[in-house]
Amino acid sequence: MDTLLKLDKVSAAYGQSQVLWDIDLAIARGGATALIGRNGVGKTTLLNTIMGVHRCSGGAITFDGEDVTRTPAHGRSRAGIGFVPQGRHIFPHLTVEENLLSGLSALEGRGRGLMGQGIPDHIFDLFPKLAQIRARKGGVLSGGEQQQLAIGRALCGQPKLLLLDEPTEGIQPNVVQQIEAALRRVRRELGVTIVIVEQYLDFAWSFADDYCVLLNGRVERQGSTRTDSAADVAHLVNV
Ligand SMILES: Nc1ncnc2c1ncn2[C@@H]1O[C@H](COP(=O)(O)OP(=O)(O)OP(=O)(O)O)[C@@H](O)[C@H]1O
Repeated sequence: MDTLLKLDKVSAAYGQSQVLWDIDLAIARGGATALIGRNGVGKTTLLNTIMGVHRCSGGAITFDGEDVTRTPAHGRSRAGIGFVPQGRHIFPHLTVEENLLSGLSALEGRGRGLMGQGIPDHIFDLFPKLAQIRARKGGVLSGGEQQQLAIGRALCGQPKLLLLDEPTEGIQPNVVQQIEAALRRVRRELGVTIVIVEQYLDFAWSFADDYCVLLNGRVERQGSTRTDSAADVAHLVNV
């Protein structure tokens, strides 16, 4: 397997309270992996730890052949990890276009002139709505529009790996379908590897190749969605 991201015995804590134990995970280049599990099992903490916004208290993280365990978040972003955090973290007072431009900062130091090229055309091709509302302030957008903007902003940094924390949360079903279709294109056309925290098992199973179930801060089960049945893990997620 051509491994893009590897976690070896990663642990994480909030102060004295440990929430992740010995997480081993290998993500194949070009693949899509769903992180699933009930509320509070550590999914968001794991994504934050991979991104470097939360420091791991033990273990090692290797990305694209480099040890990034001690690399701060902005360094990981420049190395090619894109992040769509829970709650989206859109800049409310900046326009859609300015929010997208802020995503170009991940390109700093990654090749002359990359940042100067502005917002890549494929962002508006993937999310045509963003082109229509490009002058609107981030704070007045609907949840679905904000989610598309957060994904578009992360893609402006031309990531090799995209981390998405519950992109379907609180979004109406027709917009969920649009986001799912766009993410399929991101994989197929841009070759971006995806790790997605997803509460809907159906979505996780139809979208991802692999799954990893967390339970109480540990990997309870992992495997392929192509060979294992969603019914076998349903008791480990919220119903
Ligand atoms: N900033 C924090 N300080 C202290 N404890 C925290 C903090 N953030 C999360 N926790 C705790 O860490 C554990 C894991 O939380 P986390 O948000 O990673 O889980 P999750 O699986 O993403 O949950 P959800 O599905 O509800 O988002 C929980 O017990 C939570 O209460």
